[in-house]
Amino acid sequence: MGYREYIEKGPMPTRDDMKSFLRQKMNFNRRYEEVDLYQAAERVAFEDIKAQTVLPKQPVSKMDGIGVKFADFANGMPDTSSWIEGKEFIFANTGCVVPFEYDTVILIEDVRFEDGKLKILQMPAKKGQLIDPVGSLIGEDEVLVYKNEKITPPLLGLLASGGVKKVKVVARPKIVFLPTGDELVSWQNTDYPADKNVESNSIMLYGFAQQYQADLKVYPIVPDDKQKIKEALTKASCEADVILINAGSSKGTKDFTLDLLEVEGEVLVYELGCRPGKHSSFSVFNNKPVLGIAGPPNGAELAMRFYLKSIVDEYYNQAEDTVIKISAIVDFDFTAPKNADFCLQVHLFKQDGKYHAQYINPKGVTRSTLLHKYNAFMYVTKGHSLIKGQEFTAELIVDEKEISLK
Ligand SMILES: Nc1nc2c(c(=O)[nH]1)N[C@H]1C(S)=C(S)[C@@H](COP(=O)(O)OP(=O)(O)OC[C@H]3O[C@@H](n4cnc5c(N)ncnc54)[C@H](O)[C@@H]3O)O[C@H]1N2
Ligand code: MOO
Repeated sequence: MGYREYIEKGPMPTRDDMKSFLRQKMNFNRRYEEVDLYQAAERVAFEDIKAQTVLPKQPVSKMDGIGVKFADFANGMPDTSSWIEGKEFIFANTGCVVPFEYDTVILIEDVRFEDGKLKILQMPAKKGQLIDPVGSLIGEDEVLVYKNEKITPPLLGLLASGGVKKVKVVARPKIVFLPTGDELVSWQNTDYPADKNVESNSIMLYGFAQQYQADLKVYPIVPDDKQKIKEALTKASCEADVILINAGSSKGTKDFTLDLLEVEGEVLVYELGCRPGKHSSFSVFNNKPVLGIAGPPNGAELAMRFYLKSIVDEYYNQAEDTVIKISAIVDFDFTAPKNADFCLQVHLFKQDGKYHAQYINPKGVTRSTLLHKYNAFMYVTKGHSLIKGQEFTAELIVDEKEISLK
């Protein structure tokens, strides 16, 4: 008989508690790779990156004008009618070198040439005016990008100016995904029996891994067999920074994942106190973090959005992304269960200048309807009720500009 008595075990963290718990438990051995600047955009610096040169190497002009010698103005405005270009003055252009003997620049707007003779309208206020001295734009050994900083497009330009050609960036984390379940067939199969289910979470994960800058390896579907699951986990633990094990996490007759991890590793979180995605777990196997995610695609999606994202953010030493929160009028009644928070998937729309939210029950609509409708979450703590007409905070998963009229 496949009956398994359900026993509640361990802490059942809320969504935020799970996110911070995961961050605390990560102990990554981060690698680096050396890439050229074309490959460095949006990567995270592995170490401080210092300038290879000072800038400017010679003084340059801040503006278009003429370069002069400040000493010539010691007794007030000199008679410049006989001044010759290349002797008493030169033309200076923005960002271009001003030879050392010309120590000051006067704006071209403050200069006239009358019958070919130079006339200066405005005395230079001080020596060195409008000149960027040596090393004033990039100092000697100046840090251009700090360790753990994301390399943005402007920083790429700065690195190039500073003579940096290659940079050490944090190597992408390696995620190994273990789909489990006798009933599954790969989504790449074209012909399969009607009693099989399509393994689709791996390709969803592939999309998230791309967004999160992680490398993904998908293992062949593992049958519901403890020995086979153990073998797959052992192999994964040799090559992955993070292992994701999918399904087999609930109370079904073939849900072996946690039983096995309990014996062969250590299960720190068996399930969450938050739905959907309640059947997310966290274990350690051969010193590697194992995030267990629910089989049904909606629970799997939420686990990838929240918990995998936290793990990868921790790997890259990055803070959590800012979530845009807006207040919306709820157009439904809802009470969260007593034993778990509920992360409602809602459809936000605008009406009469206000935001409204409709609840989309993931178990009551097709997945396509859910994915095309839901554009925000409303996180309702256990036992808490939302009453139609009240305002409540929504966390957007799209740009605010994408929220349309009903
Ligand atoms: N008696 C109870 N039953 C269930 C509970 C519960 O609390 N009591 N929780 C439900 C919830 S919520 C979830 S979520 C699921 C968790 O299920 P598992 O993670 O154990 O997943 P399986 O039972 O193995 O499979 C469920 C479903 O998902 C499909 N699946 C699995 N892997 C994939 C994949 N890689 N790609 C696409 N689809 C996948 C699988 O074929 C099944 O259809 O338990 C509920 N039940
Ligand atoms: O864990 Mo299930 O994902 O609550 O839907």
